[in-house]
Amino acid sequence: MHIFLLTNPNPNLKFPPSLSNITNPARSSFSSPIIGSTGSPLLPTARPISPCVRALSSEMDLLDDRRSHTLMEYFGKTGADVGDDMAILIAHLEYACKRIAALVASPFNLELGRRPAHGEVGLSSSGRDAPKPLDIISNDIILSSLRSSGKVAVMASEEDDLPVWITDDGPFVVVVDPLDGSRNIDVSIPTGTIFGIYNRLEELDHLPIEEKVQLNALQSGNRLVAAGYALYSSATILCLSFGSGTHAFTLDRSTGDFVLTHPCMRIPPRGQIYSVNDARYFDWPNGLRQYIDTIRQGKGQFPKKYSARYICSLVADFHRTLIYGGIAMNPRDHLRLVYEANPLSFLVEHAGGRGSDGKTRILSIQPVALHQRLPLFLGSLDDIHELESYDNIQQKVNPGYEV
Ligand SMILES: O=P(O)(O)OC[C@H]1O[C@](O)(COP(=O)(O)O)[C@@H](O)[C@@H]1O
Repeated sequence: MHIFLLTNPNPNLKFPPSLSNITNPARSSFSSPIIGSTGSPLLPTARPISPCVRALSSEMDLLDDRRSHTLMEYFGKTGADVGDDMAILIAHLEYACKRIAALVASPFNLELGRRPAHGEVGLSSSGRDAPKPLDIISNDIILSSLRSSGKVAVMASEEDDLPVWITDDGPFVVVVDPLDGSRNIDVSIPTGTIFGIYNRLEELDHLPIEEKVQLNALQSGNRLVAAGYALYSSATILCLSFGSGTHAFTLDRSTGDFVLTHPCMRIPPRGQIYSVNDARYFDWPNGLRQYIDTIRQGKGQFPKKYSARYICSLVADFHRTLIYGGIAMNPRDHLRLVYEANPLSFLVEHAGGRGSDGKTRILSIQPVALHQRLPLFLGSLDDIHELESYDNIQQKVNPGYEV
């Protein structure tokens, strides 16, 4: 078994950065000897920017010079004032996502995407799915980045039964699904990393570690201070919100920088796309069937026939929904409140949309178990409100499906 690209490609370079070189921590990791580390001659500094940018003021003033801006530049000057601790944490997460992006795209890691022939199958005692080697390696990459950030007290991962206590004085708690959609990895369908960031609950510092890790990780989505996802697709996208707008950055593979490409994203109030695994139609409750039948025929509140798109990779389905509008849904108890539903709801709400379990706003649900699963509906405000008006949309029949 070959495992390539798990280590820093250039061992002389220290990653991720300390605050002193945070201006552009990742540039040199991807610099090529031909292009050099200060930028690519193939890429002019003046790039086209979205027309919406011109309408943005204050926070987006940094775009006025029509230069592309990296994530770290965005944290500086006129960009998001997230504080040094958060900037350092994001720099480490950014680096972890780049490592995972390289890992999932590597021709030498194909067998890591397969389930072990004699390994764990089905669900673990905590209700987690059996992981693939790539899930475990991605988890290790994230953990090692969070450890070296020095900024994280607790990491709770979809891949671990229990949260990990990292450092006593880390100001943050990170919840993460390291590699969502890994069931698709054999066939090169997009995958993603989802994360949410909370403040450490200092009032719990006196408790034994076993108690405070759980309680810190079980904070309600209302308390998120930041969230994000990385999409590993034809482009690698890092989408972030710190509570004022949702912004997406695209990886420039020639320099290793995430460049701000989608500032202040706004999900359209209506889309014309629904995204669901509709092979489950006959296990759906009546309300959900009626809703889908209605919008397919163009007989809903929005008098257009909706189209279906379903990649079966949550980050990819969510990313499309954020940009085009509509609804991405999984109506059965399958996706996790802590690692998936809360961070994505935070991102969609800060883009003007809504995250719902079909009845209740996701961010207001108090988690009671780390690996708690629930129905999830994410998308355009008007579409979600229309869907919620159908009483019975949560799929309670959940036999578990083979594929
Ligand atoms: O089987 P379903 O109900 O279509 O669920 C598919 C969903 O499950 C996921 O694959 C996540 O589940 P896993 O963590 O088991 O991969 C999502 O990416 C996808 O949206």
